[in-house]
Amino acid sequence: MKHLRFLNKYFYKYKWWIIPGIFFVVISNFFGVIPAQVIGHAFNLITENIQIYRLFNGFERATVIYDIFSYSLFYFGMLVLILYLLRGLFLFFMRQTIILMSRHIEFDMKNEIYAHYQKLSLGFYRRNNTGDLMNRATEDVNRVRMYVGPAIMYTINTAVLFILVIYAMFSVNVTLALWCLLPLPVLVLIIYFVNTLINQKSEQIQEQLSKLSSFVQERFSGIRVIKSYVREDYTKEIFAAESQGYKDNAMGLVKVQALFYPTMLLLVGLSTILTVYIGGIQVIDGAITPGNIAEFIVYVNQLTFPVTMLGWVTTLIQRASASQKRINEFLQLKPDITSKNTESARLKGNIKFEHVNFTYPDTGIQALRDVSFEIGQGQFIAIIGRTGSGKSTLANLIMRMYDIDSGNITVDGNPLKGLNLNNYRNQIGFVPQEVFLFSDTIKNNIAFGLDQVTDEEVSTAAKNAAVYHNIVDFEHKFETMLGERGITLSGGQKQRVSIARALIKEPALLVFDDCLSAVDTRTEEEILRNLSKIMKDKTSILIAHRISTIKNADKIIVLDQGKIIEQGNHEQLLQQNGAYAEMYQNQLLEEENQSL
Ligand SMILES: Nc1ncnc2c1ncn2[C@@H]1O[C@H](COP(=O)(O)OP(=O)(O)OP(=O)(O)O)[C@@H](O)[C@H]1O
Repeated sequence: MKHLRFLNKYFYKYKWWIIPGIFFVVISNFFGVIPAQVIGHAFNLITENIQIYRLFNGFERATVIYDIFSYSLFYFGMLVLILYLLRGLFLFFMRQTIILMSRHIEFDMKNEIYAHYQKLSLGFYRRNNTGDLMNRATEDVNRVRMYVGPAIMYTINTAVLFILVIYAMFSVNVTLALWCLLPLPVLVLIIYFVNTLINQKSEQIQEQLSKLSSFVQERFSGIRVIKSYVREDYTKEIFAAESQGYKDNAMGLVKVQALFYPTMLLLVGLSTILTVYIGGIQVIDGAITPGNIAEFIVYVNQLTFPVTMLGWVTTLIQRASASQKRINEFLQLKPDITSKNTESARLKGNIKFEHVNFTYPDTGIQALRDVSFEIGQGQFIAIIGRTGSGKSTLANLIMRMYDIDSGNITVDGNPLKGLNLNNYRNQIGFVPQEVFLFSDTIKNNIAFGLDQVTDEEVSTAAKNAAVYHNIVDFEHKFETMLGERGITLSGGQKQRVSIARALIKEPALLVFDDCLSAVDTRTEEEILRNLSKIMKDKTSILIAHRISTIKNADKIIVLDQGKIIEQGNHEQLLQQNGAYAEMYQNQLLEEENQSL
C-alpha cells in the first residue's frame, strides 16, 4: 500500500474533483435509502386499506375508498420514481467527477512516465526489454487508474451505503437488523476468498496470453524463415500447445466464476428468508409493521452489490499497489547522463580523447583501452578496424551516450561532461549503424531532427544523400509511408534516408557509423563528393570497413580490441606497412577477384 502514496500528489492536484465526488456519493446514497422507507409505507398503506375496502365491500363508499387508495399508491409510486431519478442524477455526477479525475491522473501519469523514460540513458534500455517498458506505461498505469477511479469510488460508496442502511435498519428493529445482517460477514469472506482465487487464475491467464502474443508476434516477424524452412506445421503445433495452456486456465476460471455467483445468490436469498421469517415473528409480536419487512428486503438487496464489490475492490487495490511499485522502480531511477549547463555554444568540432578507458556497465566488456587522439576543426577523420574493435563505442562516446571510466574527452577545449548536452547533440548529425526509420512518411523521417522544414530543404538533403531519385520514383514521392503501414525500403535506401536525416540539420559535426555498408561504390562516391562540399570547414567522422570510403581522410584511426594500433593518413599508414596496409592489400585482392 505504501507504494500508492506516490499518487497523493495527484489527489491534491485534483482535489476539486474528488471533494465534490465524495459529496455526490453521499447524496446519491441518501436518495438510494429513502425509497425503501417509502416502499415500507406504501406496503402498510396497502395492508390497511385492503382491510377497510373489504369492510365496505358492496357499499357505495367502496369506490371512494378505492379511488383514495389508488391515488395514494400512485403518489407513493411517483415519489419512489422521483427519488430513484435523483439517485441516478447524483450517480451520474459521482462518475463524472471521480472517474473523470481518474482519467486525468492516468493521462498525467503516462506523460510523466514517458518523459522520464526519455531522460534515461541507453544502458537502461539495454537492461530492460521493450515489452516491460511498455507494460509499465500502459497496463500498469491502467491498473493504477482502476484504483484512483472505480476502487476509490466504490469504497466510499459502500461505506456510505452501509452506514445509512445499518442506521436505518437498527432504528426500525434491532433484532431483525441483526438477523438480516447475519449472512453478510460469511458473504464477505466467501467473496474475498473467491476473488483471490479468480485473481490468481486471471494473472495466470494474462501471463499465458502475453506469452502467446509474443510467440505469434515473433513467428510472424520471422515468417520468411518459417516458410523457407517449411516449418509451418511445426510452428502450428507449438502454437496449439501454447493455446491449450491458455484454454485450460481460462476454463478453470469459468468454473470458479460459475460456482461463485450461485453461492452469492444463495446467501442473499438466505438473508431475505431470514428477514421474512424473523420479520413475520416481529409483526405478530406487534414490534414492527408488515411494511418494515418490505423495507428490509429492499435494504438487503441494496447491500448485496456493494458487498460483492468489496472483494473486487480489494483485488483492485492489491493490483494497483503492485503496479505502482513497478512504476515507481523506474520513476525513481536517476538518469546516468545529466547536464546542468544551460548555455548554448557554437560547436567548432575540435575533439580530443586523452587516455580514455570505457567498460560497458551492464556487460562489463571493456570496449576501449587507453584511447588518445585529436580531431581538428574541419578535419575528415576515419575510424577503421575489425568487427568488435570498438568503433561504434567510440561514436557513442562522442555522442555522450555513455560516460567514460577514466581519461578525458574534450570538445573545443571544454570537458564533454560540462557541455549543455541538448545544445551539443543538436549540432551533430549522427547516423547510427543500425538504421532506424519511423512508420511515417519519408519526408517526416528526413525532417525528424528539425521543428520546421521546407520541401526544398528535404529535397536537397535527399539529393545530397543520393536517395532523391529513388524517392521520386515512388508513387507518393516524399509522402510515401514507410514501415508497417507503408513500403519497405532496401537496406541501402534506408541508410541513405537516415543520412539525409542527418544532413538536413546542417550539422557542425557529422558522425557516420558504418552507414554506407549497404550502398554500392558508385553511390558511395557520390555521397562522399557531396559531403566534401557540405562539410567543408566542418568536422566529419566516418566509421567504415571499406578502405575506398576513407582513403581521402585527413586522419585514419585503426582500432583493434579497443586500442588504437595505428593512426595517420592513407599514405603514412601504407608506409608503416602494418595492419592498415594488410587490410588494404586484402581488399585490393578481393576487388581483383570479384572483377575476374
Ligand atoms: N551496448 C553495449 N553493451 C554492452 N557491450 C557492448 C555494447 N555495444 C558493444 N558492446 C561490446 O563492445 C565491444 C565493441 O563493440 P563495438 O560495437 O564498439 O564494435 P565495432 O567495432 O563497432 O564492431 P562492428 O564493426 O561489428 O560494428 C564488443 O565486444 C561488443 O560486444
